[in-house]
Amino acid sequence: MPVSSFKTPEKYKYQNGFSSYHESEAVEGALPIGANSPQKAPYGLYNEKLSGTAFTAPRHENLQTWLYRILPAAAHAPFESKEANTYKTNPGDLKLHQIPNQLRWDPFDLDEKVDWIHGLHLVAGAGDPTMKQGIGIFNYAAGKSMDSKEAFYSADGDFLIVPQHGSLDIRTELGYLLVRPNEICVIPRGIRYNVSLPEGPVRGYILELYQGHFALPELGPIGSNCLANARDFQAPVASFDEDHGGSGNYTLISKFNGHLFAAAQNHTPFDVVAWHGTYYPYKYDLGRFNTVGSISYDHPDPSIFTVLTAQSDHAGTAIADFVIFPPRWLVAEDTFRPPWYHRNTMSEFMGLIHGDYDAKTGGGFRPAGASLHNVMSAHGPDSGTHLKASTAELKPMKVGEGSMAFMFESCLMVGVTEWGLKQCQKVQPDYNAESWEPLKVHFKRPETLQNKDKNGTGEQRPDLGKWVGES
Ligand SMILES: O=C(O)Cc1cc(O)ccc1O
Ligand SMILES: [Fe+2]
Repeated sequence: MPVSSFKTPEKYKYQNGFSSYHESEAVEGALPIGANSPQKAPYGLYNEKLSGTAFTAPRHENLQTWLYRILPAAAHAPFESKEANTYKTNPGDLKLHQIPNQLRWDPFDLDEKVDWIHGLHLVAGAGDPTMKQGIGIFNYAAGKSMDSKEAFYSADGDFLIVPQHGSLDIRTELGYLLVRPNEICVIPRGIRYNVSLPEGPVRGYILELYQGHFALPELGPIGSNCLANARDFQAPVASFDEDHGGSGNYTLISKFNGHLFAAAQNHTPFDVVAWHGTYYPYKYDLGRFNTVGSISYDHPDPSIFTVLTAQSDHAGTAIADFVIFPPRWLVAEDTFRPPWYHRNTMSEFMGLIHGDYDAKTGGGFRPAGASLHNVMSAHGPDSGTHLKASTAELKPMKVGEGSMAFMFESCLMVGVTEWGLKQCQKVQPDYNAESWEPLKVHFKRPETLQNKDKNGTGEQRPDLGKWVGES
């Protein structure tokens, strides 16, 4: 059931559409007409441009938004370094463990003592935001709302936020987003926001994209609909405060090159009265994903479950794909239905929002936990899943009911941080021993088989006869 069919409080109003040109004014007439930066903007507002791509990016990639605000974003005191010895989240600066081991984490802990900014833990990453290259994979866990007079932004990249527990009330410069488990949101680089926690502690995952932006995947022969439909993405509407009277205690906090910097300002950062453009935060309810799959035989690639993709310069190869495994019907005939055993040139970081992941039935992959199968690290169903799936009667079957697993898949080799490998103390030492080492040998030479029983089921394997209409 889609999460957002439930009634939400009044302040959360949205406009629908992915990659749409949106506009919103909290006061009628605040958007200038027929000009972006008139000599005098309506009602004495300042014009301000926010660019998400180079000015000269081709039209189909160009992302920018015009803001009409009470004071420009530049009106603050100089930034000063904050918590420089402890806050380090640039993977390019950190000692990363580049190891071929398959890794799996027990559920990450909740942490009631910290706010959003301090609840971010870099688990793994690749590249460096100073070069605008790569990704950061975070776990977050927080129990305190940010101070209402603080606004945070990341200069490093776009945040794709995947809540696992608790709701995030995100007040952005462009308006409010309420984001709950089974929903996701994207906060693009530079957008200022405050996170409060209306229902207590929160936990989840973040992929920070240091290069480019997320887009909907191409649909190829699927056609013009399916997967995530553009109209189900929701952007906020303009909403502003009027505290610009010099109370002097607002703080702007920047994550810049993985470090924190703070600057004071004497007026609210949430003073955007109207905006229009293509560069904005948005949310999406994963329950609305229109899943497609095999209706004949064989297990297709998981790319059919891509919600959002950030392509590299090489078409079809993603810096990051966000892929989900929603509840769905499996009907494929004469098919080993779980994922095949495989080694992938891409790295695969997986998380679980709720329920069980149908490819791992051994109980070790749990909600709020994670796994990493790095470049060419072999993986696939655990031995129990293999046994069940290779002997199951292949009736139509619903899998993943009440469940939502996801994957951040990247063409980059991701290194694991000290926090991810050691400090968090969640890495499971027995992942291989529990999953694949127990796999049994079933191989039999043909001369030892009776009745040409090649697949060990007691039946003669039909080979391709039934597909070519063998009489
Ligand atoms: O490894 C995994 O569990 C993710 C995955 C799922 C799938 O259906 C096919 C390939 C793949 O990597
Ligand atoms: Fe995989």
